[in-house]
Amino acid sequence: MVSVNQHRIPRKRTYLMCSPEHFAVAYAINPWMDVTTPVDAVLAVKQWDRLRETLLGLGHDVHLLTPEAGLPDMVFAANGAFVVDGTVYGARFKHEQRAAEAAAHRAFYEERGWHFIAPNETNEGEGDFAYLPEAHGGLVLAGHGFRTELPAHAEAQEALGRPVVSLHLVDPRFYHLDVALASIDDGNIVYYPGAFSAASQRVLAQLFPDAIVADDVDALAFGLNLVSDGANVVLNSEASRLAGKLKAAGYTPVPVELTEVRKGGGSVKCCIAELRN
Ligand SMILES: CN(C)C(=N)NCCC[C@H](N)C(=O)O
Repeated sequence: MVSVNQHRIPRKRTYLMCSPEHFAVAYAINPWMDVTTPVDAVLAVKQWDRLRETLLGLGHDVHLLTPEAGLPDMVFAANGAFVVDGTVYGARFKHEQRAAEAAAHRAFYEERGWHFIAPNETNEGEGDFAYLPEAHGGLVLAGHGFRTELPAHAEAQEALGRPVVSLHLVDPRFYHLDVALASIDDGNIVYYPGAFSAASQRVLAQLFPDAIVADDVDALAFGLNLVSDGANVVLNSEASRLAGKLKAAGYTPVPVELTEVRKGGGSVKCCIAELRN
């Protein structure tokens, strides 16, 4: 049980983001996307800027990936790779519309001398992988069911040298792991059980007995698509009940508005990749 007055300690992070300069809902590859819904392009950039400033204000470093015309989902920088302790496991997107984003991410890492491992298997980076350095000696949680394919979990384990726990996503609204589960510090998570198969729910309950459990309302408001530095939790402002639960557990919720990129089926976490050196 988490004590109410627990003092949480933030750890400085390095993030990667990509401006929504070319963001649009130009196709529909997840249940949240509707090409007839208008997007306010100016507001999208303003909200994304505020998110970037929020991270900087919390003392983190933010690197920028150059957005490319014709790749409207590039703002979802979390999907381009998965980085653990200096090794980058590259993405291979499921949908043709996003396939070219992988090369932009690869170039970013290779130009800066990161150890980049090209994937053979379909996987969408941090969209379906989460890393908890202090859980069970360093654990990767990995989703499959909609985007990342199961063989990618074994490939990631070989690439990164960390045990990978496969979790089966069963609800198409939670098509990536990072809409259903997030690390809130180096050893604990918050998640929405209903997004997972019954067996995966049991696995999560066994591995994380102190996890914070979110309800369907907060999960559907993209509340779990959050970024935490171990103390400050940046999350979608619509997930107010989850914010209350996090506060009660000693974290500081930092709500942000991301109404425009949400129309593409993503929120805070999708816009932010963590560069773990
Ligand atoms: C929170 N999620 C699911 C993400 N990690 N990424 C958002 C990707 C959105 C994009 N339109 C797509 O459908 O791929």
